[in-house]
Amino acid sequence: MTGRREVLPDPDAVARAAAGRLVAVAGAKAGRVGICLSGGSTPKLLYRLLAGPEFRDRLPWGRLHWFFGDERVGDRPEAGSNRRLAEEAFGDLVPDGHLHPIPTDRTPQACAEAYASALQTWYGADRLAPARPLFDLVLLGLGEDGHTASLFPGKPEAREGEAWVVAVPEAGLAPFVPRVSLTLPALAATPLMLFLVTGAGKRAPLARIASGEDLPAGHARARGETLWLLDEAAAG
Ligand SMILES: O=C1O[C@H](COP(=O)(O)O)[C@@H](O)[C@H](O)[C@H]1O
Repeated sequence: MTGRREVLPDPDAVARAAAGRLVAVAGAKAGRVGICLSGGSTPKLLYRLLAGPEFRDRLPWGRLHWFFGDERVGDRPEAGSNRRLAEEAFGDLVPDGHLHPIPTDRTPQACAEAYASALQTWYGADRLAPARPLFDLVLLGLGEDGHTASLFPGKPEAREGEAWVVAVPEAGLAPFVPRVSLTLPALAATPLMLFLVTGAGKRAPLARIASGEDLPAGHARARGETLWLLDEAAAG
């Protein structure tokens, strides 16, 4: 595992620590701020906290732009949608045009290409300059199998070194839902990467990463700071 670990008492404290870092990132920069969101269940608490009375007014919503690290593709609402998770939590705090969802209405490959093109328009170039980040903050989660975003162990997408976005035709998890994911180089293009990891189910993948096993989440690192926010249940 690269980066620093911070162990906090519970999921609420993890969400609160992440919210504090997000407020600091947004406050330290003039102009637009790009934040790449994770999916799954762990970030729900954070999103609710950001939109709630404690943090809502501390964020410059008019300057924030929200991107996504991964998404499930196709017309399967029961499969979960990272876009919907953010929309439901943030509601109309997000101005029109500031939520940048991964397209889900085409083949996975076409969705990946469309999102790569949207990111390149946002960035203003189709190559990442080492000194210029793509995002100001990247949030990530850890799957129980060691995946992060939709980069799964043993799959070629986790080794992609050039493209910013990839189609993930076989997610490696049941039920099978094709996905689109940012790659490790795109996720790395940030001064701050925050992993949010809570619950006892994450102990095993954390231990496997710590022992040096080749798992995608263990290879995700920012060009700047990588911080793993763990609750006590996950840290063990
Ligand atoms: O499948 C996914 O899971 C990981 C971890 O999810 P969690 O529910 O265990 O928090 C998440 O980071 C990723 O975005 C999501 O697609």
